[in-house]
Amino acid sequence: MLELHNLTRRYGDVLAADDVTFEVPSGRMVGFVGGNGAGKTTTMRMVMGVLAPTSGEVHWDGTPATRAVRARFGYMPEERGLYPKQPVLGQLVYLAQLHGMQAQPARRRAVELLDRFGLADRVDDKVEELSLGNQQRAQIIAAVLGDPVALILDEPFSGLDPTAVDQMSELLREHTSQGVPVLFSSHQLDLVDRLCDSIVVLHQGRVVAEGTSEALRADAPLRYRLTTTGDTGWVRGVAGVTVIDLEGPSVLVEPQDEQVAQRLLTDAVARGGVREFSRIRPTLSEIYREVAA
Ligand SMILES: Nc1ncnc2c1ncn2[C@@H]1O[C@H](COP(=O)(O)OP(=O)(O)OP(=O)(O)O)[C@@H](O)[C@H]1O
Repeated sequence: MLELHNLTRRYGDVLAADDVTFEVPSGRMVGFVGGNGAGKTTTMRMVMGVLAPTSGEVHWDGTPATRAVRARFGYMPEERGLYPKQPVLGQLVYLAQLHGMQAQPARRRAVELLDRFGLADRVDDKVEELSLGNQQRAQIIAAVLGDPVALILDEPFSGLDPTAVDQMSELLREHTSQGVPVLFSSHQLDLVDRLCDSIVVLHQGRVVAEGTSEALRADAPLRYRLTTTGDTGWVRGVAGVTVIDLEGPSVLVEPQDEQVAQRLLTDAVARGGVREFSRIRPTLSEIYREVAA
């Protein structure tokens, strides 16, 4: 298990990461979200040990992560790691060897992954000759090649087409199913919601929310949508109900509790013509906007 303990990084007056504490349990996929400049890259760099924290520690299986342990983490840095002018396969094999793999197994695995991700005929091309999305595929392959014990990926899905997103998600799932903890940052909140076991929201360097998307949703206000065949203006007069949005036959409300919601439904049924009465669960984007506000 990977643990971040009170990681703090200061750049002059800027607190890029401020007491960042959370866990990435074995076999779990954790999504790291936050606006531009929130501190995600800074935090991931500290996890990898490429940036020294001002204070705080990274632990692996309960003890401070050593350089040797971190060498076994697969990393996809924000600035990407592959050299544009070198051929794809040779470079992947070289990087895997740096992580302790033998050349032959590294080559076999790299070819297998390149083939799986549609790059079989590009193995001898220079990285810069690939499209951006294909370079991104090669970058992800580089991160997973050395049989990593943990994966730290800075925006691995940016620029990927939907097919590649599905392929890469499956690849990451294969690693979590073998017990590897995976931390990845992303601005694609629907994707994070779909893929991750839990989510950490960073805002101005601080963790402002953390948990499964279900748990984050549980903290959100109770909301219902009522749609009828007539005008729903009468809802404004129902005690305990706050109207968020009303447009003729459809109204979005925040009842103060479930009982009030049921009373509203009873009133609506008594008036007749109910078309829809449904609980509205916030999207991760809405939760994010709320906690980052
Ligand atoms: N080398 C540096 N020198 C000075 N300030 C820095 C440096 N690196 C990052 N920062 C500052 O630290 C803060 C956090 O930046 P960071 O790149 O970690 O955010 P991020 O969440 O990864 O953003 P994005 O989503 O835009 O990639 C920002 O205010 C940034 O300007």
